[in-house]
Amino acid sequence: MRDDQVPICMVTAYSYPQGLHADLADMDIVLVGDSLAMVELGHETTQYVTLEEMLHHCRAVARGCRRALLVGDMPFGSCEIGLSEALRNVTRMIREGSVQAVKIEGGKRLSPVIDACVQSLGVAVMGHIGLRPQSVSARGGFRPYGTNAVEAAQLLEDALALQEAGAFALVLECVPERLAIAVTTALRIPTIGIGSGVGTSGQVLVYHDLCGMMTHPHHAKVTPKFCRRFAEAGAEIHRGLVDYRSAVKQRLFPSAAYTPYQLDDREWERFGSVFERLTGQDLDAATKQQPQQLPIKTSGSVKDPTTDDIECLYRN
Ligand SMILES: Nc1nc(=O)c2c([nH]1)NC[C@@H]1CN(c3ccc(C(=O)N[C@@H](CCC(=O)O)C(=O)O)cc3)CN21
Ligand SMILES: CC(C)C(=O)C(=O)O
Ligand SMILES: [Mg+2]
Repeated sequence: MRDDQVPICMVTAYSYPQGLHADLADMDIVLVGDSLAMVELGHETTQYVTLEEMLHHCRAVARGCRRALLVGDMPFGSCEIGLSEALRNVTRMIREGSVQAVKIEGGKRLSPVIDACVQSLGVAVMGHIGLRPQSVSARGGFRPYGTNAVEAAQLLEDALALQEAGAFALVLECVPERLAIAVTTALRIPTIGIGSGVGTSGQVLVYHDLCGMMTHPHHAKVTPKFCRRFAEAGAEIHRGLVDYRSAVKQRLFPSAAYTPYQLDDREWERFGSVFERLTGQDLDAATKQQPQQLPIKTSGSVKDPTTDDIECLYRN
């Protein structure tokens, strides 16, 4: 990528509000990543998310994402079993997931699939090489890729094959910076880096990582060290929930400003006669105490009103 070119900016999203936020922030590309499995569904790896789940979340993101290019990740196993199965699954992502392009993880072995998607279906495909989270089992962890000459050569070979197969862009995940630059230079299509330095044609980060939503110690081993936090949304959400709980426990919420609905005196009086008949209590006497002094009821002894009780109000 040349110095006078402006990098592509991509972010993941998994829900309607996240799609909307990404779009309003003027992202070039929004990716419904299979990282969904880890950051939204709580799985250990991305291998556990299904095509059905991806479709469900893609549709939600699509409702919020009006301008950015929307790309959907093909999940583990959806493109590897056979060409016809891959084409069927890609078709479903476009038709039922409402995405405009798909991303397929894999090296040059997958070039026939990418070629068929682009040539037969006419679907735009983004490739994804380097660290491939769907191959975590074979690699024995989320290991960076291309840290020796053999892997570096393999990466370049994969990149060129995927470009030949018709991929419109390539994600380079966890690749040493100088290798990412070399691969970018060798290609006609843009590269989008994650954990691969500043020399790629663009960058991508996981929404939760950049917004600071993966800060609990529980998340430590799945939040890579290349993820800069551009916000502290997790801390802010925690603060809000703690404050809400405390306001409820102290009866500071809801105050009058958040208690908008009225029952006027005339209707109240008519209700009073039903109340007395059903409970044997005088309505004003029963409710004149301050709410703070009302006993906290744990089991209901009051009868539910019947349809007749409610209808009688409107016959009076
Ligand atoms: N929240 C989140 N952010 C991501 O960027 C992300 C996911 N989840 N899930 C899917 C993949 C997995 N990713 C990861 C996860 C961990 C490392 C990481 O910490 N790697 C260590 C080596 C770990 C090992 O050797 O086992 C490193 O030093 O790079 C890198 C990328 C990137 N992707
Ligand atoms: C990190 C990006 C490239 C991804 O594939 C995902 O979020 O699933
Ligand atoms: Mg992915």
